[in-house]
Amino acid sequence: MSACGGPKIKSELRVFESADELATDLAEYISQLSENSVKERGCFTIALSGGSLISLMGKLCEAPYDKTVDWTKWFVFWADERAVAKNHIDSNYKLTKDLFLSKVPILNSHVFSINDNVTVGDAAAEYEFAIRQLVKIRTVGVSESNDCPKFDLILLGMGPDGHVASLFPHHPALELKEEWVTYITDSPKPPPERITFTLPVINSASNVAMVAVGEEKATAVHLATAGTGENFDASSLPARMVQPTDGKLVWFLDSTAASVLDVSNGSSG
Ligand SMILES: O=C(O)[C@H](O)[C@@H](O)[C@H](O)[C@H](O)COP(=O)(O)O
Repeated sequence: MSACGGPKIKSELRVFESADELATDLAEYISQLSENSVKERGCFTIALSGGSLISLMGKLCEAPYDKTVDWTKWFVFWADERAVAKNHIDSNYKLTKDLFLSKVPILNSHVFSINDNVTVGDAAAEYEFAIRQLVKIRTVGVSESNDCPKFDLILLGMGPDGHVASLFPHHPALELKEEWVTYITDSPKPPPERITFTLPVINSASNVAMVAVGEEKATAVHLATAGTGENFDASSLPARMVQPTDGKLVWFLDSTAASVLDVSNGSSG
């Protein structure tokens, strides 16, 4: 319990002078997790978000990682995706393909994007079904505590309002307990229609990395990582609800995003 009563979230905070230094460490972090997962399970399952996160992963496409990562063992998913055509400028698939997938030899059959020819509700249902098939054959691990899929790594960005994936403040999607993938049609961040992992899936991951850069994230970072009063309404800040059940949470922050962190917040391992 933190001094002011609210639960203190166990997480590691990594603060970097610049986005470039953050990107260097993020690439090494992902490469290490990939190596460990491939050694232990023969594959590496990673779920991505959208936004600046994808460019911050860019160093993975460069030496030494382009030649040292066992890319054929990677299975790529999206923790959230916009319900637009996959060649649309707003598509997280397009963003990831342009900046990452087109630069590393991940097998197309190992990339699981949404069906962009159906309604957002059907896309969410189909996405969940595809993940269930992969859990059944153990390509995607399963959580011991709640039969949720256990991704090796879920990479999240965070909005200035503390949203993660497409889970926004006070949204009913934050309460879902059974669904693995849901959809929203009222995203405050355009475009309005999106699919998203639910919190049980995010919190079942072996590793979650939250990547936040820029002054506009500083308040949300502080609120998400600090202990707060008993009556703090966590649903006002979804990033605070990311508390892996038995996984590890690591924050990757540049100095501006970390600029209002309490000293006591330091990395708690
Ligand atoms: O599809 C989305 O919009 C994202 O998944 C969203 O959750 C994003 O990660 C945050 O909004 C942070 O975006 P920035 O890092 O670009 O601010």
